[in-house]
Amino acid sequence: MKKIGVFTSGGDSPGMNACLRAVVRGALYYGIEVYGIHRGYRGMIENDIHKMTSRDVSNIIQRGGTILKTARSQRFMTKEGREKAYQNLKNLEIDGLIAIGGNGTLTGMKAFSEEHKIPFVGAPGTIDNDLNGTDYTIGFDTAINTALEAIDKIRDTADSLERGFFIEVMGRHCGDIALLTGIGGGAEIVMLPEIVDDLDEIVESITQMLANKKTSLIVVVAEGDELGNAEELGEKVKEKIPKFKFRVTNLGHIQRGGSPTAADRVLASQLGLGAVEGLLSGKTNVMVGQLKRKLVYTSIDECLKPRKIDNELIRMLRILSI
Ligand SMILES: Nc1ncnc2c1ncn2[C@@H]1O[C@H](COP(=O)(O)OP(=O)(O)OP(=O)(O)O)[C@@H](O)[C@H]1O
Ligand SMILES: O=P(O)(O)OC[C@H]1O[C@](O)(CO)[C@@H](O)[C@@H]1O
Repeated sequence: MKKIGVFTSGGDSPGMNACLRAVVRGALYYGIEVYGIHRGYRGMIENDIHKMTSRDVSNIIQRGGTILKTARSQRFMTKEGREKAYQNLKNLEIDGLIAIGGNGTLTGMKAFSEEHKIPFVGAPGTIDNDLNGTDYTIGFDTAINTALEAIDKIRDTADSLERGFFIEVMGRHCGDIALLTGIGGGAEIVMLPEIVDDLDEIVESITQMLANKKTSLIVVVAEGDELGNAEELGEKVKEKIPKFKFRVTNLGHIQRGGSPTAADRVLASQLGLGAVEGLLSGKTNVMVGQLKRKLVYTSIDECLKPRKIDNELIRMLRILSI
């Protein structure tokens, strides 16, 4: 292998830059040329591909977002788009790829590699923590700490004005952000896409908590909860418990930005170098991850299977919120 391409794709996540830095410097260390593909699959199709030096990744380890930019590309979902992308890589003689992104990005690489024989290793760059094959994805730790800081602030108002808050966090299909921020923020209830909730039971437990002299409460709602988003849920609960004041806050994209935490910078650096070393040792169609502090490579098919929620954490939250 002589030339590899690297790109960031899907939503940005804090730590993508740290991962990119590790990929570029790791590859250069082994004497491999590195090409940065701008705006993910879009740049691969539009031939927005540039050779990188070690200096291109100076002073980025602490920066949120991604210097390569990122995008969601409809065209890559088509065979024609993927063919164009392949021709561009072929013209540059790129013979290996490192994809930093979430489950959509890895799904895209799976489709690509079924049609074009180019070795690749994925690195889990997403705040969602929705991939198997790694305990944590790059960006998740920063995202939950950002959300937690916001929840702590909202709690001040909830406490002073004696209100309930429905706080929406990100996670279309995965409730990990909601679960961990719920635990860390001392939430009374978390609502996750993986758990089928019953509105009457939620109303009943809130009523019980108020009877139990709670004067404020926090409900953390994952955006993909099957009963609806925080706005919809808040409206339904307000109707059923009119004597208590509820407010709704959607934390939105602040969760995706900002300087990565120490944990994310270290994880991103390990996985970036691990991706390069995996690719050079002949691994392909795998994602590099970390399980119980060990670097591991897991097949893309396995990584894309639905991730199970930690029921033990849910049990704990319920006990501790009475
Ligand atoms: N089935 C597919 N076939 C081909 N390409 C795909 C497929 N699914 C996703 N992709 C490509 O991967 C890109 C990124 O996927 P997506 O927008 O779902 O983000 P992601 O990688 O899951 O990141 P995040 O977790 O931050 O949302 C898509 O815009 C598309 O170009
Ligand atoms: O930036 P967009 O396209 O609104 O994406 C939002 C989605 O991206 C994610 O944040 C992942 O990056 C999801 O949790 C969320 O649903």
